[in-house]
Order: sequence, then structure tokens, then C-alpha cells
Amino acid sequence: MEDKLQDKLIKAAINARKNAYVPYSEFAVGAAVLTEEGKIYGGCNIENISYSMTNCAERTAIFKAVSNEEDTKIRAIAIVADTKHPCVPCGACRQVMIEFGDRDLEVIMANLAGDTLIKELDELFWGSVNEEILG
Ligand SMILES: O=c1ccn([C@H]2C[C@H](O)[C@@H](CO)O2)c(=O)[nH]1
Ligand SMILES: [Zn+2]
Repeated sequence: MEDKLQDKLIKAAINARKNAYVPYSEFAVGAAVLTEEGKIYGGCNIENISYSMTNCAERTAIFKAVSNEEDTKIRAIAIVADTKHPCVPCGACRQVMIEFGDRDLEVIMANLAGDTLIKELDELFWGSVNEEILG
């Protein structure tokens, strides 16, 4: 993906992060997805006193996209938090990503300091296991 679009996605994630509802963890996360149709949807994490009901920023953004468009397919997702290293998605979010994206979904992990780590979803799922098994 071109740098300009990547920056746009990261900015949308930073913007969505402002709406994070995080009274329990105080850890705000923002995400933004780019759909097949070229639209961008932002999302933030939304917590609950019953903590397991918390929705991560990534899933909020994906669900917004899916609930707004017919035939939604996601092409890329940016994730931003105020962390030392770029923020990586949890297993539940990876599972939802593969439901609505392909294995080459571009996952742009970032922090507020401007560090980025970009991987295809496939790498996040399988990583070195894939390398060991498939060579
Ligand atoms: O990639 C991540 C990691 C964590 N969180 C949220 C879940 C919870 O609200 C808080 C602490 O884990 O951050 C996300 O939204 N995305
Ligand atoms: Zn998650």
C-alpha cells in the first residue's frame, strides 16, 4: 500500500482512539480499517464492568465497516496505542480479521511515537510455524 494511504489509516486510528471507553484499564486503543470499496472506518476499545465483554478497537472498526456496507471485505487495518512498541492485535481480533479479510490483509501496527510494524495477517497467524512447516 502507498505510504500516503498508510498515513491516512494511522491518522484515522489515532482519531478514533480519542473515543476509547477505558475506565477499567485506562489503556486507549484506536483502529481504522480500509475496505475493498476504499472506505475507512475508525474504532476504539469499549470496556465493560464485566471485563470479558470488552470490545477491542480492531473489532469495533471491523464491525462498523461490516454493519455499514454490503459485501464488505477489509483490505488493511491500522492499530495505534501509546506503547513502547507498536500495538499488536489479540487472538480474538485476528480471528475476526480472517473472517472479513484475506490472508494478505495488511496489518499496520503503530504507536503514538510514530513507530510502525507492518505484517500480513497470515504472518501474525502462523509466523515461524509456517516457515518451519512450509519452508
Ligand atoms: O490490540 C489491542 C490490545 C488491547 N486492546 C484493549 C482491550 C482492553 O480494553 C485494553 C487492555 O487490554 O486494551 C485493544 O483494543 N486492542
Ligand atoms: Zn483484540
